[in-house]
Amino acid sequence: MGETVITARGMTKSFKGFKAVDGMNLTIERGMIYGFLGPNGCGKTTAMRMLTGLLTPSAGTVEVLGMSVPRDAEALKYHIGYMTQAFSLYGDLTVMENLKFMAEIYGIEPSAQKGRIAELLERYELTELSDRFAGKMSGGQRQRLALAAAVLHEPQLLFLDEPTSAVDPESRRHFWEQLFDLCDAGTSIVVSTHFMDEAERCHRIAIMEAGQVRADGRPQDLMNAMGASVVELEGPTLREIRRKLLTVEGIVSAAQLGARLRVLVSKSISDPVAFLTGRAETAGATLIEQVRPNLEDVFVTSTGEGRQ
Ligand SMILES: Nc1ncnc2c1ncn2[C@@H]1O[C@H](COP(=O)(O)OP(=O)(O)OP(=O)(O)O)[C@@H](O)[C@H]1O
Repeated sequence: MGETVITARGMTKSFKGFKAVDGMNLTIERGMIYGFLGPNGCGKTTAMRMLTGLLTPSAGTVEVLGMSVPRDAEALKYHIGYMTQAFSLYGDLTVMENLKFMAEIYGIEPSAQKGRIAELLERYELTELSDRFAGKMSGGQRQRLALAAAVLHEPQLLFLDEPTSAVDPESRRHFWEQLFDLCDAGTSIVVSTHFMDEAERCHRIAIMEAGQVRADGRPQDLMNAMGASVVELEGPTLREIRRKLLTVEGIVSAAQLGARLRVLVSKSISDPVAFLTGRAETAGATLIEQVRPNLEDVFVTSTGEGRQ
């Protein structure tokens, strides 16, 4: 195993008795992009805030870059970057003014500031926009500025809370390429998301639900180890087939994707296609075939998202 940048044991946060994060265990190695995948309200932001030292856990221990958190939070802040979910820069300052302000906060030497800011403006395609008020920029431009601000002081570890919620698919793809460039240059990254495709890009992920980690590992390993087989059906009566199948023992979930019904069948059934073929519930199906699992299937099988 490589060097560890984050270790959390039993990390918990209660708000008036409600556990927003409930006994989370995490081991994150240097040089990887680690994703928190989960729906709104599952505790991703709360977990991230504890890892950055901004929020004190109600229970458990947290170590980040060898420092005990929140005790060493002040020292830690110079080694981490944090891009919050909401845009946290100043809308009535220009791009340049925002970056200069952040450089002051991080204590970057005045002699080094100009060069570093110019480098980031160039890297994140903001040079032409340096006099633009941050409040007047598009979602994608703001996101690039927020990333530039978060890495200004060259942090070893970068936290990104749902960084691509407000940007179009092309900006999202481009953003992920930039994350891999940062990772390649030695930055470890923790990113939260509720997008499956985004989670699939991570080296490792933790699937979260109701403040707990339901599964964690490499996306491909999680798919291989899934407790269900995936079968797709075609036919004119998919809505009816779905309704009926959801009452059958051994069916984990059934969800329509375009002209196909995607059915998760428990691994306890050895031949899922034979199991679904020729039975009353699937009458009318014109095609029944087994397909490869994806991360959404893993998510459904490891959380309570199955039979809805
Ligand atoms: N300061 C607080 N006081 C009370 N409850 C809180 C507080 N902060 C978060 N919560 C609750 O804790 C739960 C987890 O919230 P959190 O923001 O961590 O989830 P999330 O997974 O980041 O969701 P989202 O994607 O919507 O940001 C939610 O039910 C939320 O309402």
